[in-house]
Order: sequence, then C-alpha cells, then structure tokens
Amino acid sequence: MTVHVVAAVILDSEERVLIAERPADKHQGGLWEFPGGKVEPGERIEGALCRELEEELGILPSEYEPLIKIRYDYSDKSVLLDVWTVTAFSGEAHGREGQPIEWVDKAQLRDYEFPAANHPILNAAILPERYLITGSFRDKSELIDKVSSALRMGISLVQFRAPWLDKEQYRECVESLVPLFSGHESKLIVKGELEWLEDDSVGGIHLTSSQLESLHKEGWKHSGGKIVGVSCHSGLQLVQASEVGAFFATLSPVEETSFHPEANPLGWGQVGPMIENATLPVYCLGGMRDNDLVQACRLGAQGIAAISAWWS
Ligand SMILES: Nc1nc2c([nH]c(=O)n2[C@@H]2O[C@H](COP(=O)(O)OP(=O)(O)OP(=O)(O)O)[C@@H](O)[C@H]2O)c(=O)[nH]1
Ligand SMILES: [Mg+2]
Repeated sequence: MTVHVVAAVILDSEERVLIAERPADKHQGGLWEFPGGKVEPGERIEGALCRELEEELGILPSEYEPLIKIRYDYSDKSVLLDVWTVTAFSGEAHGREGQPIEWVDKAQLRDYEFPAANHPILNAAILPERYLITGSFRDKSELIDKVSSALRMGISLVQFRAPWLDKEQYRECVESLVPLFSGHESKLIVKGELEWLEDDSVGGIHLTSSQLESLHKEGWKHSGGKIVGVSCHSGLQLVQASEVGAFFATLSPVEETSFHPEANPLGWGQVGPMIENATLPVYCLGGMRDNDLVQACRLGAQGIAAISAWWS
C-alpha cells in the first residue's frame, strides 16, 4: 500500500524555503522535511495541502502549484510525495506541533539532512522553470550578448552547447561566459565530457543520452553538489538518469523542432505518463515556447527547455 502524502515547498518574498524538523518518534524522525502529511481518504489534494499547513504551521496557502511527484519505497513503507510550491499564504508560520522550523536560502538547503525520498524534491525546489540551451552565434561577443540578454530576462539556468566548435574554441567560449554567472543565482551548465565536473568555474554539466547509456553501463554514479543534467528520449532513459544521480533530465522531442527534423515528436500524450513515472525533475524540450510552460507544469514537469524561444 502506497501512502499518498502532500508536502509543500513554501517560499517567502526573499525566495527562502520553509523547512521543519520531523519529531524524533515519527517515521524518518529527526530529519528535516517539507511540511505536509497524509492525504485523507476522499480528500482533494489541494484540500489536504491547506489542511496540513493549517494544522502544522497555522498558515493558509492562497497561491500554489504542483512542483513534482515522487514515489519512494522505504523498507517499511511506500510513499507517493505530491509536492506543491506555495508562493503566497496568510498567517505567520510557526511550529504548531512544537516542531522546530527554519526559513532557508535555496543555496543552503543541501546543508540539512532530509529523508532519502527528498533528493529529487530538493533539486526541484532549487531548479528554475526555464532552461535555456544556447543556439548559433557568430563569435564570442555575440554569444556573450545573447546569454546576457537571456539572464536579464530572468533565465537562470543556461546550457552552453556548440557542437560545431573544436575543443579549444569550446573552452574559450565557456571561459568567456563564466564571468556572466559570478555573483548571480544563475548557473552555467556545459554540455560535454565528465571532466567539466572538475572545473569549479562552471555550475555543472549536461550529458547526452549516449553518454548516459555508457555511464549507466559502467555503474557510474554522480556524487557532490555539481548539477548534472541528462538528455532523455524515453522512459528507460529517465530511469537510468535517476540511477546515475542526475539532478534533472530534459525529455525530447515533445513537439517538432527544426533542430532535429528527423526525430518523431513524442507529443504531450506520451510525455505526461513519462513524467509521472520519472523520479527526477524533467524539462520538456523540442518546439517549446513560453506559453507551453503551463501545459508542461500541469503534466508534472519542472518546466521547459528551449533554444529558439529565448535566443533572439
Ligand atoms: N511531510 C513530509 N513527509 C515526508 C517528506 N519526505 C518523506 O519521505 N516523507 C514521508 O511521508 C510521510 C508523511 O507523513 P507525516 O508524518 O507528515 O504525516 P502526517 O503529517 O499526516 O502525520 P501523522 O501521521 O502524525 O498524522 C512519512 O512517512 C514521511 O516519512 C517530506 O518532505 N515531508
Ligand atoms: Mg506531517
């Protein structure tokens, strides 16, 4: 029997996240959690969200949206964690059951110990809704201009991709982008080899599905705080992406895209169940425009990834 649980990533105006310590005598006691609890039989999920936050924190959420759903089997119990982002609420949050609570900067969330099921939820809480992949550029200065304008638009996760460059040009372009990301909450993700993980000037790497396949075969597992994203095109690859410890996946092509005209689009109908079964945050990719974000999030995605939409 799976226990259906609703949990909330509650944000304040400074984008800090509310976490609470689980009482020592409860399941996964002593660890930090996102407030919430069991959905009662016949209860609507939004109703359970409001009830739990009122009971545990004395607040009533007024703006909320689904973030991610994660199934997890503990040795003693299976849970489906239905996680929502709460961006507005009334009342002042306090531990109504005597539990310690803290408002934590997103960057500090990893310093706290959470139940094992929460790993992908932490990643979902930290990652933004939009993931830009760089498109074509004539030279470094055009690259810098285009990435700068995306950052000004509020995009905070950027994958550098330029398969037409040789290794040296590629590294030079990455080096020219690094300063744009210093002192920002934004992250530069480099599409490329694992060696980029050793490079402290970048925020992480993005792996192709064929890299994923061979790393998975080798039994490779990512550890550490660097962001690892993976390109996936099937449910099996989404499973493998979780198994190698990726932070997130892109799933493509959702719709037709000029970048891969040969590829058959999955369509929203196939994408929904694939996201539902995934155990990591998923960005929909392929023909995505800003107005696809709502649909993607409705299906449980982290958001959308795109080149053209934000590469002016
Ligand atoms: N609320 C919450 N529960 C979590 C998280 N992560 C996680 O694995 N769980 C598990 O999900 C279940 C949630 O149960 P809960 O103890 O909060 O339920 P509840 O508020 O209804 O409490 P009650 O059983 O005392 O009435 C527990 O088994 C807990 O270990 C999380 O981040 N937040
Ligand atoms: Mg609870």
